[in-house]
Amino acid sequence: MKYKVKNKQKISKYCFVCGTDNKESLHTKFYELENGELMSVSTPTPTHQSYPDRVHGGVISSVLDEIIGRAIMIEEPDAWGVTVELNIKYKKPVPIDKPIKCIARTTRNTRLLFEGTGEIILEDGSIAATGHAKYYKMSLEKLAKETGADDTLMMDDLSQAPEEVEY
Ligand SMILES: CCCCCCCCCCCCCC(=O)SCCNC(=O)CCNC(=O)[C@H](O)C(C)(C)COP(=O)(O)OP(=O)(O)OC[C@H]1O[C@@H](n2cnc3c(N)ncnc32)[C@H](O)[C@@H]1OP(=O)(O)O
Repeated sequence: MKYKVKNKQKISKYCFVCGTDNKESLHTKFYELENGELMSVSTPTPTHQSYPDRVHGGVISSVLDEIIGRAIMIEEPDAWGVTVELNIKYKKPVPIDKPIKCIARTTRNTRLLFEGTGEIILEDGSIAATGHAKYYKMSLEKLAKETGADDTLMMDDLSQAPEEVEY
């Protein structure tokens, strides 16, 4: 199916998943879709390899952690959280030389916690990994105080977003 991209999410300067100025980053972009789901596209390099030609399982879990944690921002743009649980199932190898496409959505949102699910989708449409994660809500003020984060935590993504995506 094809879905229109409604919004491009902000990105960070030094994040391992989306950081613009982290040379080991996956330079992931996040697109909010018309169907209420979030899509990400990550660009792996040989740094992210485990076995030859295969993306490391820890890298796959990082991508799923971040996209599931960001899906809440579609319905609640000011919701921030820290991961308290993450469960990943690895079903197929993810090749190192192609962009990693991932889809996620929020499945539960309470005053204290939110949780969601996500999948890594391969070029042929099959699912390479699935994730379920839970987050403890934390205000941006508290996060900034605890981690020293500044304006570089949230910056506009200046790259060109696609008008529509397919999966
Ligand atoms: C530009 C954009 C930038 C990027 C944005 C994307 C952001 C999103 C993407 C992010 C992606 C990457 C993100 C990352 O990489 S975040 C980095 C990895 N995660 C962490 O660092 C979190 C570490 N853990 C902690 O700091 C503490 O444990 C926290 C703060 C979470 C709570 O410790 P605290 O000592 O303060 O409180 P408490 O222990 O009394 O608990 C408080 C309440 O919470 C409930 N509770 C706790 N745990 C669970 C659980 N597992 N299931 C169910 N409930 C749970 C607990 O029952 C209690 O409830 P109640 O008894 O009060 O009712």
